[in-house]
Amino acid sequence: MSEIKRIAITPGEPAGIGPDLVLTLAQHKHQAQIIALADPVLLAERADLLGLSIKMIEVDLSAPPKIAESGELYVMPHHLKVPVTAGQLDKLNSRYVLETLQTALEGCLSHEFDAVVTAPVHKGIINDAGAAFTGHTEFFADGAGVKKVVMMLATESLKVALATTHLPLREVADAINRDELSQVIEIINQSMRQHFGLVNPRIAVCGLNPHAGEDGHLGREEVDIIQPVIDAYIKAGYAVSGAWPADTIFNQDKLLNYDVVLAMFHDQGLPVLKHHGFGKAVNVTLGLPFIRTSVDHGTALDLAASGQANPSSLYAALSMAIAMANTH
Ligand SMILES: NC(=O)c1ccc[n+]([C@@H]2O[C@H](COP(=O)([O-])OP(=O)(O)OC[C@H]3O[C@@H](n4cnc5c(N)ncnc54)[C@H](O)[C@@H]3O)[C@@H](O)[C@H]2O)c1
Ligand SMILES: N[C@H](C(=O)O)[C@H](O)COP(=O)(O)O
Repeated sequence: MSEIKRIAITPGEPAGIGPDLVLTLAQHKHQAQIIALADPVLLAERADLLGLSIKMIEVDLSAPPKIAESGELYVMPHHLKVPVTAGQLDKLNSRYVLETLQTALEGCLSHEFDAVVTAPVHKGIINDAGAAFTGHTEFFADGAGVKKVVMMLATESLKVALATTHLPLREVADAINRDELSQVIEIINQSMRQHFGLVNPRIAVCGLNPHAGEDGHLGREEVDIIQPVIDAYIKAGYAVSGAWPADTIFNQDKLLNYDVVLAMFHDQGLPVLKHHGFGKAVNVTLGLPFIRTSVDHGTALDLAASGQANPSSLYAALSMAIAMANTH
């Protein structure tokens, strides 16, 4: 494989800050060929609004990968269905968003791309357009034919993985069973070894219920499901521990003992992670047959075309994708 990696980047919701962030990223040179899967007209219009200068180059995937200079951006054109006003969602463009994700998926599966980095999409408007869509994580897992993947958000000092992803809270407890939880622990363990240089990652597993179920008096998921899985992995030599009460496992002194905290559901783990490092965290999907990283924030419609969007998380997501691609 070529020394210069090819990284696809999807700007996501066209009315949000994704296009702004991709244009900001392109003001600098990166150690890979970055290819935006986007409408060049949208990018040119947004660059004008932001006062950024950009030279777009239509990518030729049959040519060897080349690193763009500062102010240049390789683009694989996709076309908006209707013109975009920054900050205003239009469900007619949801198909465009999904087309960019589909190209990224296919390009990663065929190894044309070494990784994909995604900027935020708006899940609601895609559903309003009639497509069942809960997130990139599930979209890429389904598209790759993978039954189980793990969403993990990471900063330099904290990694939080989720046992369940975008599920209504009412469905969370039913989604946690021994088989699923075992798969999650296997994926985290394997990914930490392969991509993060951790030989036997220390995984702190949260309980589901308050105080990890208080010995079965506040819910039985810990006793019946979570603890038996943890015990089996401890017996097998994994550095897994728990079930820890989620309200205390995130205390700073406790976190020193672990590499990854495994939360049982989205809003058990992510508020802590985002409080700790919003704007500099990376969302990485573990267990896919390709590398996918993303930002830690949403579409921020209020900031589109304002020049106020912080690009740090996209930079961090790109850096992680390049590092993972180079060690793959
Ligand atoms: N990776 C993704 O695709 C992703 C991630 C999270 C949320 N979302 C989606 O985004 C949409 C909006 O979600 P939300 O409003 O809950 O969260 P949001 O992250 O878009 O916004 C929350 C707050 O953070 C601010 N903010 C977000 N990103 C910022 C940045 N880069 N710089 C400065 N400020 C920033 C926003 O202005 C807002 O005040 C939803 O549809 C959600 O599903 C997508
Ligand atoms: N759960 C993510 C977050 O809160 O940051 C976000 O919704 C993105 O999920 P996908 O990467 O699956 O789109």
